[in-house]
Amino acid sequence: MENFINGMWTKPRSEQYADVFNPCTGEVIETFACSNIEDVNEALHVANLAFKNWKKTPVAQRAVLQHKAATLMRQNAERLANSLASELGRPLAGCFTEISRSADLLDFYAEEGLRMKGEIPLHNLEGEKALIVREAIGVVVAITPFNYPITLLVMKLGAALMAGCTVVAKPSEDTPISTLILAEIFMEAGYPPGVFNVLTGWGYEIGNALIEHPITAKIAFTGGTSTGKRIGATAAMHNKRITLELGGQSPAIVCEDADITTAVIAIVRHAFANSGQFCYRVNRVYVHKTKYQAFLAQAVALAQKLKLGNPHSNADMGPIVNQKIYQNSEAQVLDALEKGATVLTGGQRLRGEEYDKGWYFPPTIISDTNHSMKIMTEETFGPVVGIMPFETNEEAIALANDSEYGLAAYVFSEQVGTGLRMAESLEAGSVWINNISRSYHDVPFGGVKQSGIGREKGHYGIEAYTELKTIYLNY
Ligand SMILES: NC(=O)c1ccc[n+]([C@@H]2O[C@H](COP(=O)([O-])OP(=O)(O)OC[C@H]3O[C@@H](n4cnc5c(N)ncnc54)[C@H](O)[C@@H]3O)[C@@H](O)[C@H]2O)c1
Repeated sequence: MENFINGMWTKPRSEQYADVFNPCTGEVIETFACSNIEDVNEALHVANLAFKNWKKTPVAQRAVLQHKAATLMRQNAERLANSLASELGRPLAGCFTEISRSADLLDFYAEEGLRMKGEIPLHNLEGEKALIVREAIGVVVAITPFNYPITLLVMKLGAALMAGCTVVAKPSEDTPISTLILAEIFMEAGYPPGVFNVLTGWGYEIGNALIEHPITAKIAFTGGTSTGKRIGATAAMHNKRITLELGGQSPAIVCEDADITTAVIAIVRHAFANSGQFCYRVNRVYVHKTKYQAFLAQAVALAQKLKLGNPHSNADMGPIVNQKIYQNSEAQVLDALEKGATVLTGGQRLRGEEYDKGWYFPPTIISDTNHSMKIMTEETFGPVVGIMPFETNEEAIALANDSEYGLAAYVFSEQVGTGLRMAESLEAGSVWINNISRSYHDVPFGGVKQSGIGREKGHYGIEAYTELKTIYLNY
């Protein structure tokens, strides 16, 4: 597929394309354009030109277009979900969920954008007022990872467009197809050309050009912490605004008074969703010593019921997207085994006719863990969970916070006060108590420590694409 620039399919200057693979079969299913610096320049100029009018388009008109795009997404759900399933390998039902939730998020931002306000402070000075107005910041570069390509783009796109910004999106090399289809859908919704552009290519080749370009006003990035830190450093050198949604290593604490069944169901479902390729998934679990054995037994039994297979079968989990991501899970299991851990279920790549062509890694639960092991300290991005017992709540908090990451944390306790006190002590952008739901559209999402800078979603998500201006008015 070609780039989508200025409302048109556009050949890359290099005239080079790279393959997109189906992770279940290893087959080439599409190609993406390998853009170069000239393509970056063109896309940013086009977006900048479109910005001049888009920022003046009444916000109500922007909302109408955004609702239309959401409706068209739902109407095209089958096409989008199938393309997601083929490039990502996730079971189809989960792909439909991603599309419908992303459409809902567009609708949410369309409504929330209508409520954005400035301020007029009450100075009570005769003939003088200070007006605090919000202005769109300009052209936004949205760089997204492979694992939820539509949702993670819409988190940026829906907010930026409602704020009056225009967007150049750079999707992952693994899953660019669904993003290109989305651009076509937005065009059909009636967006002016140049408002939403998609440029594909290798991050390391065009990343710096996108970030450093004088036209780029903001970089909204979701991806790995090491990539994000490099982007953050380059952005800082050029004084660009940034939002960074980075890696996670999220802990769950199961207290002495927790309902074990509730905790097991929530944790197992969450830890293995999207084959563990999920930024705020549960990566490690601390269980009170009195509940430890019961928790292990129930968690293993539930994990073993999960079926692996291709997206069109009745599977709960698909393969891991590529060899590099797969190797991380394998290496972390080996590291834990070398340091004395026990694999209770899973732990090895699945083999057999159905599995040989994909990187299928089964749900893996590891006990006898400690913090010398990578599984307890480094992001896995695969279906592997480390579990260890604790004696006091203070110890559990200290273990949970013993991480460079701070994206999410989970607490299970029948005492609301205990759960709340723990939530206040946990170093994380979001804490769930007694359940693990998806993150809601109307509340902020983001990380602390090495998990990121800034917040997406809610009205905070839209404000992040605006700048405040103060106008002193004498009359
Ligand atoms: N915090 C969150 O909300 C969140 C959500 C999903 C995924 N993630 C993180 O994403 C990671 C997995 O995704 P991935 O493997 O696709 O991440 P990645 O960092 O490898 O790639 C993400 C994007 O960055 C681009 N990129 C790579 N090098 C670049 C450079 N030098 N300049 C600019 N762009 C560059 C890639 O092409 C891709 O589009 C995990 O670490 C996960 O935790 C975070």
